[in-house]
Amino acid sequence: MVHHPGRVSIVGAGTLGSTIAYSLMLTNTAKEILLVDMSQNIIQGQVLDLAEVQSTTTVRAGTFKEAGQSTLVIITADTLPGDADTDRQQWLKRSRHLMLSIASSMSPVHSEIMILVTSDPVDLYVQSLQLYFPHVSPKRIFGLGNAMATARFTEWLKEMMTLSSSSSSPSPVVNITDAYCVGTQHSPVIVWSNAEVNGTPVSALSNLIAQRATCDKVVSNHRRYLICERKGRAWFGEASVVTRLVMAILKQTPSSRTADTTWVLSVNVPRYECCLSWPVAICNTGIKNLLDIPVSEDEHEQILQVVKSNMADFQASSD
Ligand SMILES: NC(=O)c1ccc[n+]([C@@H]2O[C@H](COP(=O)([O-])OP(=O)(O)OC[C@H]3O[C@@H](n4cnc5c(N)ncnc54)[C@H](O)[C@@H]3O)[C@@H](O)[C@H]2O)c1
Repeated sequence: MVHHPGRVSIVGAGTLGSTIAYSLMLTNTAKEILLVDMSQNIIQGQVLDLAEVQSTTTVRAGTFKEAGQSTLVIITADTLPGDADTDRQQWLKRSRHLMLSIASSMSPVHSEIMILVTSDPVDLYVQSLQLYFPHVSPKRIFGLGNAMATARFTEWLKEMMTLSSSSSSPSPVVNITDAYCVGTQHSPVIVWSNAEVNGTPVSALSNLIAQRATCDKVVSNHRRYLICERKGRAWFGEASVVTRLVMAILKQTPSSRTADTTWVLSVNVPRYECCLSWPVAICNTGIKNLLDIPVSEDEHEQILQVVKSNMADFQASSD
């Protein structure tokens, strides 16, 4: 089967998809970018616009079949705006149907493809695609998940530690390790028990623990709601995280080891037999391995709630 190294296809050339394409072009990350969408008008407009970006990456309209022969497919397709369902089950069914129709249109895909999903409901999409393509390793099919929530958690810890240091001292060095936000975007579970600041467990820093409620708000989708209230959708933050992730995956050699190898992505977590956001090490073939992080009893209970809800969503989408 034909396979095109260096080709990144973006299925869904709307706001998020085109912003990712723009950002990938500025960083010359891919050899070629194919835009695939149901709307020919959108594709043609986006291709004409993006072709003006100075980059070594070429951009053109592509077909679903061509996408199936890429190194990496990024799925940002969504149902049309304004087509909101009042019933959640109806929305889940419609979403699963959308993903399976995209999978079927791309088929046959080669076994070394990587698929990154950014559309919601991300865990349901990842699980559906993994089942649809049994010949592709589940380590090659993953979703953006809580990468942004984790970045917000880390930034918040840094900010809090900087604020609590003496104002007369120069900016202190704050080294955050193992700070993760697992679960789902809508129900993030902050793993406090694992995080460390300059080698000290966060759970031992009372000034941080006292601010947990504030942290929950910062990490949650609160900011996205604020943006959406004002301009409909949020895309710059997500597009920049996707670009960083794609750069980290495509530019890695088997032996390279950078600080950007650990991500919190939507993956199948065997421990919970379910897809959810979990810390993983990435490599140039997708997920290298899942991190075996310890969680407290309370965090475990919260994760079980997420698992229960994700399993119910999966069931409801196929009923
Ligand atoms: N993971 C995140 O953090 C994050 C952030 C922002 C947006 N999103 C999600 O990304 C998705 C896209 O957001 P957007 O703002 O770009 O939406 P958008 O409406 O601007 O774009 C969606 C595009 O998908 C296309 N599309 C619909 N069905 C298709 C199909 N079957 N095949 C190919 N293309 C199809 C539409 O024509 C449209 O161009 C949404 O689900 C949104 O919730 C996720």
